[in-house]
Amino acid sequence: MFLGIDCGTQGTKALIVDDAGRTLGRGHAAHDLIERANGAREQEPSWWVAAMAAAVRGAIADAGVSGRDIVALGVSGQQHGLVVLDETGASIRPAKLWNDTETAPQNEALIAGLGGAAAWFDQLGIVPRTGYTISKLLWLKENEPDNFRRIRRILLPHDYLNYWLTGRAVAEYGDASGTGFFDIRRRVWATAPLDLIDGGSGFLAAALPELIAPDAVVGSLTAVAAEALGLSTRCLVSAGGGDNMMGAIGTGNVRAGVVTISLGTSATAYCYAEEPVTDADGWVAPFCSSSGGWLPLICTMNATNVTGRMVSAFGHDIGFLSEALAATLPGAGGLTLLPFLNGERTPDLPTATGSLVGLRSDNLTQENLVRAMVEGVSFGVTGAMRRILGGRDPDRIFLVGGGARSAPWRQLIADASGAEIVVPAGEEAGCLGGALQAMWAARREAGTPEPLSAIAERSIALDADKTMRPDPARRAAYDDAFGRYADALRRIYGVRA
Ligand SMILES: Nc1ncnc2c1ncn2[C@@H]1O[C@H](COP(=O)(O)OP(=O)(O)O)[C@@H](O)[C@H]1O
Ligand SMILES: O=C(CO)[C@@H](O)[C@H](O)COP(=O)(O)O
Repeated sequence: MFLGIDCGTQGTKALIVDDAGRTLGRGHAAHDLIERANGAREQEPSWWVAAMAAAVRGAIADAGVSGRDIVALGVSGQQHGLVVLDETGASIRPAKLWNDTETAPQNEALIAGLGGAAAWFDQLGIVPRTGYTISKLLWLKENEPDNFRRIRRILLPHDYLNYWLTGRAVAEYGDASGTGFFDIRRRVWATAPLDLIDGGSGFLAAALPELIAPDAVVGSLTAVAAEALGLSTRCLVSAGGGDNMMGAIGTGNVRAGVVTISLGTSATAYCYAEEPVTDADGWVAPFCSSSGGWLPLICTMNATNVTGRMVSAFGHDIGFLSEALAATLPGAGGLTLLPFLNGERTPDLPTATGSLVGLRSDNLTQENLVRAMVEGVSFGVTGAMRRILGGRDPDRIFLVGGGARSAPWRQLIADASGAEIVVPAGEEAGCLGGALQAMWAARREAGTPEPLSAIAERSIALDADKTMRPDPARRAAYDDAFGRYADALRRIYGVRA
């Protein structure tokens, strides 16, 4: 048996699968979030550890198996968060997260510091957006110099969990490619951006962990970790990766031609590529995959965090989202909502707020407002998706993340994109990706290597009941609603969709 763990923004999930990738059991535990009006979004790394232990124990109980029989595990984690450890290995402060927009001024200063976007692109193959790890380090130096001086180790969320599990601090290419101090073409740390922060003293470079290959084993569980999770100290830990990289593995997106959209706290769209992808406008994040290649990706900061918030502001539980979609027509009666409640990364509007356009006395209903929010979130990702596909429309999309549980939302994405929507059985693609990567690493370690593509091919099944086909009759209404969304974006923010 293999175990996948996914530390998302709202919670940690765990999934146990057998050798054929079939789901045996799942667990879940929610996270708190520190949110401040200035855009700060933070979590204590210790919360992730506690949630991981609860989710894994829940999955073991759900599967009715012995945790001691789990051979290997892989950890998927929200990208870009900054975990800083002191000389004792303790976390210095809460981690600033991928959706923290407080560091927008530091990001701007760093882009200018290296000579502008073109210089970044030349040197690293990537231009940092607010939310990437690098601006959090400059923020720490400027705002908490005592904490900055105590830094001895810099880790991403999933690397921190691997460190907690094994005692070994390492990083792998996929998640590292979202830091802003990694050369995405050559797959090595790039210290020039760190020099801008520490004056070239090498202080920050010395805190970077060793980079390992995606099919490497980090180590096995410490006695403390094995006890906390209910596993054996023989259990191996694979390299893991960013949640999108692991979602890619969990949807078989390890070869060209597969497209995945995740509706989690963020909405993302990504597809595997053999070569690094360039995008002069900077909408596409040209990340590495955690399977060997690259993973060009579009990420918007506002997805189920804002749809869930609107539903609860109206006093309902999440089931109301599907009810509202079912009770309304495409276009939300003429309402258009730009859902940038937490600033936005794609397009690059870190200090933006949400906007509602087209309100009339005949369309002011809770249901239309929820639909307008869901449409705004969906258009942000479906409208930008062509950029990762060289301008093409996909025929089929793997839909994952919490939002994929809503049948009317799946239908909306099918109708608005013109693609067939499929959902992997077991739902939790990030967890499944972790488990499959663990299988890949364990096979290599045992001297019986198997290509990841073959493991994915035989392990990923679709949940046929959740497939949605596009209805051409609704396409025109969505094209019209998207036109209004694009128009609002241009008029309010001067940005072309
Ligand atoms: N049936 C549903 N309909 C719509 N949204 C849902 C449904 N079930 C869950 N969600 C949304 O998914 C969110 C969790 O998504 P998830 O992918 O687990 O987020 P993350 O990985 O960022 O923690 C919930 O907070 C909720 O808003
Ligand atoms: O920043 C990104 C991708 O670049 C986000 O996708 C985070 O990785 C958070 O993921 P979820 O919590 O939405 O799964």
